[in-house]
Amino acid sequence: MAVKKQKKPQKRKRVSVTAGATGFAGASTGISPKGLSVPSSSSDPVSVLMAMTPSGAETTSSTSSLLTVKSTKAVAQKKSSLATAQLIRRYHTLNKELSKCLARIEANKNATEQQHHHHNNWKHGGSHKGQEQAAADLVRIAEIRQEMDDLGGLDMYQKASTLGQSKQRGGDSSKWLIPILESCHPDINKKTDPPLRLLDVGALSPHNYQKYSSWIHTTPIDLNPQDPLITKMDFLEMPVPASKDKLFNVVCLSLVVNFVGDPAQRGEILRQATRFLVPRTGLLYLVLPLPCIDNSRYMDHELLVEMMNYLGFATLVKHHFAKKLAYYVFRLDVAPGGSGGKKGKAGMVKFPKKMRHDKPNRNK
Ligand SMILES: C[S@@+](CC[C@H](N)C(=O)[O-])C[C@H]1O[C@@H](n2cnc3c(N)ncnc32)[C@H](O)[C@@H]1O
Repeated sequence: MAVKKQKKPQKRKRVSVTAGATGFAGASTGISPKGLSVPSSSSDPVSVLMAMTPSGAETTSSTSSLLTVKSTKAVAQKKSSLATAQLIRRYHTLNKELSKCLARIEANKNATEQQHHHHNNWKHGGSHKGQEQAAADLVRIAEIRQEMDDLGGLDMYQKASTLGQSKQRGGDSSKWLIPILESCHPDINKKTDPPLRLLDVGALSPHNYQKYSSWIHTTPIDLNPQDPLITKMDFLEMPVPASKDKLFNVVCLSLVVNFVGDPAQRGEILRQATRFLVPRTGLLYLVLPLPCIDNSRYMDHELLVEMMNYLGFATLVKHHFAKKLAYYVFRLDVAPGGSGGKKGKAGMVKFPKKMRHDKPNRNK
């Protein structure tokens, strides 16, 4: 990052102009009205990300006061966290749109197959429309994938998310869980009892629970591990433990469900968690962006709790709404294979998409 030298010491408390002008240039010019666009010449996701995340202190001259360093740092941090949030948001939007296009193509393919089955063919207006829609979807899918690639793909998204986990920004979400684990296992002898088994799905770091390793044994997995200690694994394809002692006491789904674009797959992830937990005591730690709960047209706290009950998570142990995130701990009270985790009647969707809060400023 280019750093201009200040010739004369600046007045106290003044935010360095250099930080504003060069320190954040990557982000301020890189954000198009459509979203983030990263110069295609820069192929290394980290360097692109670093260009958008300046360290404020760097840009302050040695003659500046401590206060200047502090305010510069604060401004730079705020800007960099905005850029990170914007990148994450854009990636989510693209991911969701991609899932929608793919689902439409799949539905159209099924409808076409059915029509053929009934000796109908493309002469029908509906099929023709469907064909046009499928062609448009294919074009859009290519555009979306290109934009995701330009952003740096899943790897870049994860690096941005890791940055969001940094200590300055509140840290990872493990800290809220610890007191709850302690209260749910008051008799645990942290030195002698077997450690609790915790499955961290979508782990960006293998060290989230390291401080508690004497009583928590973590298995971190991710689609695209950012560390060799994280197992590369799709949770939806993870083999269900063959014996009871391999089940988990805790499954963490922190900012994972909202990452998945397809609503049915989001449900599948929650259902999958029931197969990995110790029945009656196993805990699911679910973290979601707060707007998923308090600013959605179709979802809210009550519906989430109802859906979780249906899956077998009959007890909401604790929940908490922070500024940006919603934290939930549910207990799996019903053994998998009981009513929880079962499919509804054939062909019936148990929780159809229904408007619950018809307000213009709410998310779709
Ligand atoms: C926003 S990051 C969450 C990071 C971290 N858990 C946290 O709380 O900050 C979402 C992560 O979930 C991972 N993920 C999404 N679906 C997954 C799946 N089916 N199996 C494993 N990991 C998955 C993604 O690869 C991504 O790294």
